[in-house]
Amino acid sequence: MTTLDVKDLRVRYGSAVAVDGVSFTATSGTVTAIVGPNGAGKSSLFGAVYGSVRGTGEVSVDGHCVDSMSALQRVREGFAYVPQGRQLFMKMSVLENLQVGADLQGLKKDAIESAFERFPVLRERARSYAGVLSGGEQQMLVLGRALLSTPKVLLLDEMMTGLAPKIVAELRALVGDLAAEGVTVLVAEPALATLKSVVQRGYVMQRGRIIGTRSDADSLDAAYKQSMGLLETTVGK
Ligand SMILES: Nc1ncnc2c1ncn2[C@@H]1O[C@H](COP(=O)(O)OP(=O)(O)OP(=O)(O)O)[C@@H](O)[C@H]1O
Repeated sequence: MTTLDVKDLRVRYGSAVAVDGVSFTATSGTVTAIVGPNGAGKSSLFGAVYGSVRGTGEVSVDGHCVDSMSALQRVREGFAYVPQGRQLFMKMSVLENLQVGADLQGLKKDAIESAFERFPVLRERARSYAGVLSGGEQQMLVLGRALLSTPKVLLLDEMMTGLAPKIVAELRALVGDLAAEGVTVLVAEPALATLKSVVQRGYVMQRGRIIGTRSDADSLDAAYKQSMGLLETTVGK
């Protein structure tokens, strides 16, 4: 059982406040969603949890504080991050992208085999440039790379954007499977639609703050729609 605790997290860019005192908890075996419109602060929040964006506050896993750790150290503590926008080396092959990921994480080359087993298409395309893969294959490569270290806490930032429905369905099933395997999965999405069936609980984020907490996907979806002015009920904590 893994518990991620985030307390009073704040991120500023100069005088602009992107994350304004966010606290939440996520546990293993569940998919926790952070939903909110563009600019709500979801990516900044995930970056600060992962350690790639500077923030203040407290991030801990099973009571073990990681605040003083770099992103690389947090990876070794069991964090993995799939950032928005598929940050791949487009002029390197699939295999090279995985090798760079394995090297950075201090993993042996045979860790790459696990990515090929999870995503057989990556083995077929091992020698292709990442830049010539389809959007879905690229996202599988990003995910395969993130999963090389068998993370305890997995942060997925808008991973469904722009993908074909068939790929969305495959990745949604994978997200559910990872949670069932015991991973603490966090997803950030502008709306819940594509992931709703695998999300167990979540938070509505707006202008850097959590404005609603729900413990099931339907009421989270309703709270999000209400916060966007799409429904008429009241959002409460
Ligand atoms: N590097 C940066 N420098 C300055 N401001 C930034 C930077 N990154 C994000 N911001 C601002 O911080 C706020 C939150 O952005 P963030 O990307 O975290 O939100 P988001 O909910 O992930 O939105 P999106 O879905 O558009 O990525 C926005 O106002 C954004 O313009």
